[in-house]
Amino acid sequence: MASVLRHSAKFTSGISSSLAACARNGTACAFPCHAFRHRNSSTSSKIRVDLDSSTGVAVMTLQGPPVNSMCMDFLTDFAISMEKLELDKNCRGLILTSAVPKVFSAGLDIMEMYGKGPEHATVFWRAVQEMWFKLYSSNMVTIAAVNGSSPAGGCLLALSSDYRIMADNPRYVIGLNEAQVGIVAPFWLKDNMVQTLGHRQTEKSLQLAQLYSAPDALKIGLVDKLVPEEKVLSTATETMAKWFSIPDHSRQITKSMMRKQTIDKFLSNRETDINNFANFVTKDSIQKSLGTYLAKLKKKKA
Ligand SMILES: CC/C=C\C/C=C\CCCC/C=C/C(=O)SCCNC(=O)CCNC(=O)[C@H](O)C(C)(C)COP(=O)(O)OP(=O)(O)OC[C@H]1O[C@@H](n2cnc3c(N)ncnc32)[C@H](O)[C@@H]1OP(=O)(O)O
Repeated sequence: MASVLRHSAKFTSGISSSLAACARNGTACAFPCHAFRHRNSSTSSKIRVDLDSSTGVAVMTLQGPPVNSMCMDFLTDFAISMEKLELDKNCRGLILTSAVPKVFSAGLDIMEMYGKGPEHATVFWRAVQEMWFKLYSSNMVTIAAVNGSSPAGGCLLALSSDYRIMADNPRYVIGLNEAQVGIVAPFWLKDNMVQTLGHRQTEKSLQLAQLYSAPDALKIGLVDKLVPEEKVLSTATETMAKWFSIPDHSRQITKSMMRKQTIDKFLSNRETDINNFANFVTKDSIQKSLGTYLAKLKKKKA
């Protein structure tokens, strides 16, 4: 990551220190509290993180135009940012959003899977796993502020968060469309979707590679709330306050209890999953599918 967390706050006041203490202790605090803010910022080429220590909320903004695709740099920045936030006692909650107009994330960078050998596939897949694992198992309250289309890996970010708010725009789509690309969602992502949508809906969604418009995503429960685009981030902040009203320790234990089975299964099968991916994605037939899909994406523009 290009730069490190910078501490920009220069002062401490009675109010701000008690708010920061409030953030650390996990006790409820009324906000928005704009009065005295402690902000830490970190920027890499693909991701910007702004932590407001006075509220305990970090905003991670995906800023990799044109479509926030998840290349190796993106995945590395994401993992480092998550590690830092997880260790920061001032941070209780994370909001994920995008600075790229109309796109939350286009998912995995297909170029990282196309025309590459098994060694690259192994490293890349470990990084993809790590992104999901870090978010899915986070101690923080995680809210996806989905302000644009969010196919495949973009949907992964949303699904592994605790709560999903999406811009109310029928042109924005979200879902796991891997099968359309000629690839297959891994078991841990499938399990994550089953927990959110139930078995039957997941089976239909995955087999049909369905991308849902924002209103349809709300109908099936793939997102929790739709709001006008300009309110996505403010609604995420308001929602965070509600989640912060629960003591951290009991919410965290509850979260880990709910997610334990999926995490344990993932951890026990992690290496096999990496080998499967490397074998699968380097097959000629899969490379052909990826090539055809990429050509279609490019042709769309012409
Ligand atoms: C047993 C198990 C073993 C193996 C499992 C195997 C694989 C598992 C992987 C599962 C997990 C996740 C997978 C993925 O995420 S795959 C990626 C799927 N993503 C998509 O299908 C989205 C494709 N993109 C779009 O639909 C649109 O780009 C989008 C996001 C709606 C935005 O539209 P728009 O604003 O019009 O932008 P453009 O389409 O014009 O795109 C601009 C530019 O970006 C290129 N691009 C788009 N998406 C990707 C991508 N995902 N990777 C790489 N490049 C992408 C696009 O081609 C354009 O490029 P150009 O050069 O023409 O400017």
